Amino acid sequence: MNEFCVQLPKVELHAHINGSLSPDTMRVLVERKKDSNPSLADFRIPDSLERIDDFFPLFRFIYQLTDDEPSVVIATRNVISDFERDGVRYLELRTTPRENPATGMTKKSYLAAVLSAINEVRKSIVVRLIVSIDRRDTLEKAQEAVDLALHFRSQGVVGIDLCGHVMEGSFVALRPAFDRAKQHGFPLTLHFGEVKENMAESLELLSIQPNRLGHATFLTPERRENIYAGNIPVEICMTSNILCKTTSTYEEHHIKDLLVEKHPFIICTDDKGVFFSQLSDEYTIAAKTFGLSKNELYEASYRTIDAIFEDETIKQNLKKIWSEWYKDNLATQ
Ligand SMILES: CNc1ncnc2c1ncn2[C@@H]1O[C@H](COP(=O)(O)O)[C@@H](O)[C@H]1O
Repeated sequence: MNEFCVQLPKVELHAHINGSLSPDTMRVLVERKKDSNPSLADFRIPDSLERIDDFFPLFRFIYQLTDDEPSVVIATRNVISDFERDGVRYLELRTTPRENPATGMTKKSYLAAVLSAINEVRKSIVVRLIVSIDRRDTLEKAQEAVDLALHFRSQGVVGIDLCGHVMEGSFVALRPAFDRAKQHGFPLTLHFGEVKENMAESLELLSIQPNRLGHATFLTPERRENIYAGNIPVEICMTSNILCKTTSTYEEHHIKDLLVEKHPFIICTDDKGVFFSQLSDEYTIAAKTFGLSKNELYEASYRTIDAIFEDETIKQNLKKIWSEWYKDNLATQ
């Protein structure tokens, strides 16, 4: 089944760049930097999640690796190649613009570096960028992120995300920036109900009419009804939820409700570098946990195309690729 899930053409819509670096990419970046920052060489990069709380120090470590533009280019390029090898045909990466006065990297040069890697010519994957706004940011910083998204729009920025530490910051304070992004026609995806404490702001989040939601783990019956009625696609990150302990078991994962309702969802990885799970692994887990057949997995993957932040032409092109793959691989079985 795992081999099938690698071959299956897939869409990835919820992948934070700095959470998606493979151990190999981390090692390449350490090699580049260890002369100027010898302590980096002392960090033992794990090849699998050996301990459940390994990913917290890992994040701090990764930010030291991607603190200058050439490293950001390498990191982004390698993340894209990882997804391409795993059978992803359309990828929306997301990242929070970051600066580092020590290396002269500005938020603008950071995004320019990310987009230069995104726009390298590739045969079998289309890549776009979502600009993330961190919940902890000030409104001024959030507006700056929207300015940058507008500046780089013609280079592949297709939407805006609300992310960051689930227990900090507030959407209400940042809302004017999201309103402005929306006025400019940017689709929005919001981390939603990732922990119980987020439920208090759920009405406010939905009132901006987001185009997709991330996680949507904790829902009151009213919010569930709103999401179903609005047909809002949900980005599902099962392993991430298990490791962050917001879901106790795969069997209990809320994707089961969406399967029953036939509500649109997109299986995603979130942070494949810190949770050590490829997109094909997430499809395999869904198949095994919920007894999905190959045809059902194909259908689930095909439906994700409708949720992308791109136009009809790209959607139709992708649907053609999927249909041809189906003819060659599943129709005869
Ligand atoms: C596990 N669930 C999650 N929930 C919320 N935000 C998350 C996240 N995982 C990652 N991020 C957000 O993405 C950043 C890393 O990528 P970028 O530097 O933006 O590329 C993290 O610092 C956090 O703000």
